[in-house]
Amino acid sequence: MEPTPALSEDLLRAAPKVLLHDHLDGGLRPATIIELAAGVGHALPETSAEALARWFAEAADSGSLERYLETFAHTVGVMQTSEALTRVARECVEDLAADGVVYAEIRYAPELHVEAGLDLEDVVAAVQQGFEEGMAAVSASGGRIIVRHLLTAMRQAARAMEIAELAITWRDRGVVGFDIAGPEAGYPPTRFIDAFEYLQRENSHFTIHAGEGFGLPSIWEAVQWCGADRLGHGVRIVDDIKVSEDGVAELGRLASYVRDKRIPLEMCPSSNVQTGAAPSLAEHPIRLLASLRFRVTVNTDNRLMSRTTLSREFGLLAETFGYGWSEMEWLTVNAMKSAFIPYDERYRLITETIKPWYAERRD
Ligand SMILES: O=c1[nH]cnc2c1ncn2[C@@H]1O[C@H](CO)[C@@H](O)[C@H]1O
Ligand SMILES: [Zn+2]
Repeated sequence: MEPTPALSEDLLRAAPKVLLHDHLDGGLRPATIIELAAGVGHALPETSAEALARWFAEAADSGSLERYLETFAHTVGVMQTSEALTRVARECVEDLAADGVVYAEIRYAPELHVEAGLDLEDVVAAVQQGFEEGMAAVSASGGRIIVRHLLTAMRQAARAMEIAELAITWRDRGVVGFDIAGPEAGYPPTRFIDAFEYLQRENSHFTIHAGEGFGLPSIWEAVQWCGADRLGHGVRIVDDIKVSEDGVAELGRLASYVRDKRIPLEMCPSSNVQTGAAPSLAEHPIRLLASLRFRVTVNTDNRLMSRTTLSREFGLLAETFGYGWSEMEWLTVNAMKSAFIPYDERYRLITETIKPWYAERRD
């Protein structure tokens, strides 16, 4: 299908957007990595910003989640001091605001940033400092963005309970939820059931990366054993949907449950193609899932590894599936409804920021 001409790059960037799934350590500016690496003597595979940007995108383009994750050694490696974390967090906020993101939940794993002596608290404090500086800089230049943290625990490690407690300690100081990430095959979410039960007892929120590097059993555990509020990716839920030749879709019990309960799917089109979770953009399950009215959202996952932005992801969907402003508005409102901030704040952003902008662009 032809791209909808109304969705120009400039307008896609200007459109208010909401980002629920973006890794702090997957979104550094290549030039910043080079400067930080020089400061701590970290050896990089390339020395110019452009070559390094290309290296990340190519190395991440492996078709395997495990190999994709290896590239993070070069971002996490330069994010080991408070100054580095604050700078990366501040630049993240500025980059997202420049792309028209009005609300973002940014995730990272505190346990990966303690190699040079910081403790878990220091890590969160440094990131919060960067977020505050970033939001202040954006508002000083006439823009607006709200950024909150999600604290991630790594599946291959065993610190989930500590990280869950950290999320609760910081719940009124910028942290709005919890996540688990890392290799999915071989590390089922039920390994951390104590952490999830603790968060539920604390009336907190969490999302779980599931249905990306592994299939339905992982999604089923995340939803039915762990009680995930949202699913990171969740693309493999299509394995529980049969589409007959005449186009009629039949949902299995898990797919029905996910749709009926309006469990948000944090889909990341470019990343899903790079890790092999989706065969191509054209065959990405987002199209089917959106047409079946699952609570689909669009995200970047790792802007550095995918050389992308949220406006670019929407542009790709417009090009590939002919999506226009009405689809983009639906996806954006879905994301805002699914955020972990309180209902009244979500409602205000929908009615005061998102809806009025899209109302001027009905197509
Ligand atoms: O798409 C993904 N699936 C699973 N794990 C991921 C993905 N992207 C990043 N990380 C992992 O999350 C950590 C904290 O941000 C990153 O260091 C990376 O190892
Ligand atoms: Zn992710």
